[in-house]
Amino acid sequence: MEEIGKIVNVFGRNILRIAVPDTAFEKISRPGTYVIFRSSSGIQHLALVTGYLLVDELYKRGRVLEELEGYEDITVIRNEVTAVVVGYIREGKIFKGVESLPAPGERVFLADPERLKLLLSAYDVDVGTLASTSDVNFTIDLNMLASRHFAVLAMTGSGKSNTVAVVVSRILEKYPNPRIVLIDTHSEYIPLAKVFKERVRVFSPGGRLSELVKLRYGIEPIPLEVPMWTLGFEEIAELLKLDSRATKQLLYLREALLSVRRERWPHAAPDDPIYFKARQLVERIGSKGGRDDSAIDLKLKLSSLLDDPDLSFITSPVMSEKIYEKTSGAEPERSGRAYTQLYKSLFGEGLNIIALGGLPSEVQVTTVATILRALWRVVSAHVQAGSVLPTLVIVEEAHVYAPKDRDVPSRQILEKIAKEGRKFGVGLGIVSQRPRELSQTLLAQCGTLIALRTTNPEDQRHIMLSVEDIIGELIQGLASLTVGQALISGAAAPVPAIINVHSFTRIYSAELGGKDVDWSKAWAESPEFIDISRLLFAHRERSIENTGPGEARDRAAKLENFLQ
Ligand SMILES: Nc1ncnc2c1ncn2[C@@H]1O[C@H](COP(=O)(O)OP(=O)(O)OP(=O)(O)O)[C@@H](O)[C@H]1O
Repeated sequence: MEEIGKIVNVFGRNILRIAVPDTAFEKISRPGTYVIFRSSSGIQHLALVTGYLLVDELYKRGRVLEELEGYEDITVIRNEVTAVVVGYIREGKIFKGVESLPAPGERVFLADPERLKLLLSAYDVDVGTLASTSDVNFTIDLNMLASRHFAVLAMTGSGKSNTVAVVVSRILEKYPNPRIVLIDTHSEYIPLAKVFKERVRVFSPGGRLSELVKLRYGIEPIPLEVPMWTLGFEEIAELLKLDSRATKQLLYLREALLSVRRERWPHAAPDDPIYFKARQLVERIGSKGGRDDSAIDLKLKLSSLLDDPDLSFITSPVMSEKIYEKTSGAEPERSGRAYTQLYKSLFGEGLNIIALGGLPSEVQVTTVATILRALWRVVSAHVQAGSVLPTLVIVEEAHVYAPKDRDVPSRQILEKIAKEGRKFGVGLGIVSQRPRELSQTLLAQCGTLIALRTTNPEDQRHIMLSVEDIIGELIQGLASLTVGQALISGAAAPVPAIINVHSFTRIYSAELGGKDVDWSKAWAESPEFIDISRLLFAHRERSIENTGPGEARDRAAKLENFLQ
């Protein structure tokens, strides 16, 4: 191993200042360099270089040090680096923490690539290569990644989606039966279906949004249906944009909801998924005497939801209607069986992409809350029955679904998964470009952090909330990372590291949806207008009955085939 300097100070138990002669400086100047030294008890420790102190004054001090006994071999000392001890090596394996105190005066060596490969390249998911040594692959532990949750945070355009696509692809490559649900807010992960074929299912609301997916990616999505009767009270209120000040309207809504649900099952609570038709809910508003402006306003709001063809996957779903009709038995079991049949299709083996691009954010929030609540019901039922259904949920644009200062229904279920998911076998991955707007509860529950380039100090401060103490020092360095470079630390990482995340495009020869527009190329070629007329209007299909043998019927057949 190559010697690069000596420890001159130890702060606390794990922060080192290392004096480095000029000749060795360039060897440790790359971000994320590891050095090795022996601690006071002789155990080898690994430290990550976190900062450089290059001041003229040090040159003078270096000359003084030269004259001291034990430092003769350091000729000219100009540079100091700070390093954080990240782990110790025992029987060829790396363990996190400090086994015994580092001692000033100890010699420090550059960690050689062969040794790093043995320590860092043998875990489950190969996400990238060390930024300091490109021939060392950095791998992470799947169990820790999924069970302790993870966050991918960074400013826009810095490589979050690429990172998620690489992690998911590596899992699909390595494991025959993973179960991943990806909330794809901008419908940008759909190209994964081209790479992994039938192991990936893309779900998207029918009509215009499905058309767009087909047009853009050449992939026919499976119709997504989230019937209104499967929504809880708060989800419907969110859909109607009723905030907590609209007390009267909330009251009328709750009353109407209970009334339509209790018509089928007298013990129903407002959140119980007991079947009703959305139309019945409108009719029932104000039926108990409320005929004032609030009731009229609420009726109007609900009616306009029913009139919006883009929302027919909630207000007039075709297939779920059929499923309910075909389900026999008394309530509440009948609704329960229909509910399970409908939602379990979203949680099948492989990757399930819920493509929500193009929907307004309150609809996305409602849809995600309902789907995740269904997932929670399914997995907790498995646990109660003594089994588990390990499922990893990844949520893109997590600040939309779990904002810091707004109580939306998806935030409640996401926080529940973050807090209790480990016991139920539900792992959570959150992805966000606005860490400062994200629920702190959620952030604090993420055991693994993958942080890419982030320049906003407020975002950096929030990212600090989810990291181990030892890498706090590195957070400021996030501004100097390049696109695709990430700081990775926490439960799933063998040690904190700065890595170059693999490029999804390079490995799989496929482009993700959110890639940057190549302006110079586009403006050099003069792209043509495409015919957008059929995308301007949402399809007017309302239900299977009044569309005849048209598109609704095809759609129903498609979903039915899939469900069988
Ligand atoms: N590791 C990487 N290697 C090479 N190119 C990369 C890497 N990561 C990202 N890129 C490129 O950088 C661009 C932005 O990446 P990406 O879409 O993943 O960023 P993002 O942070 O998800 O952005 P947004 O917040 O806008 O969704 C893309 O064109 C992508 O191909």
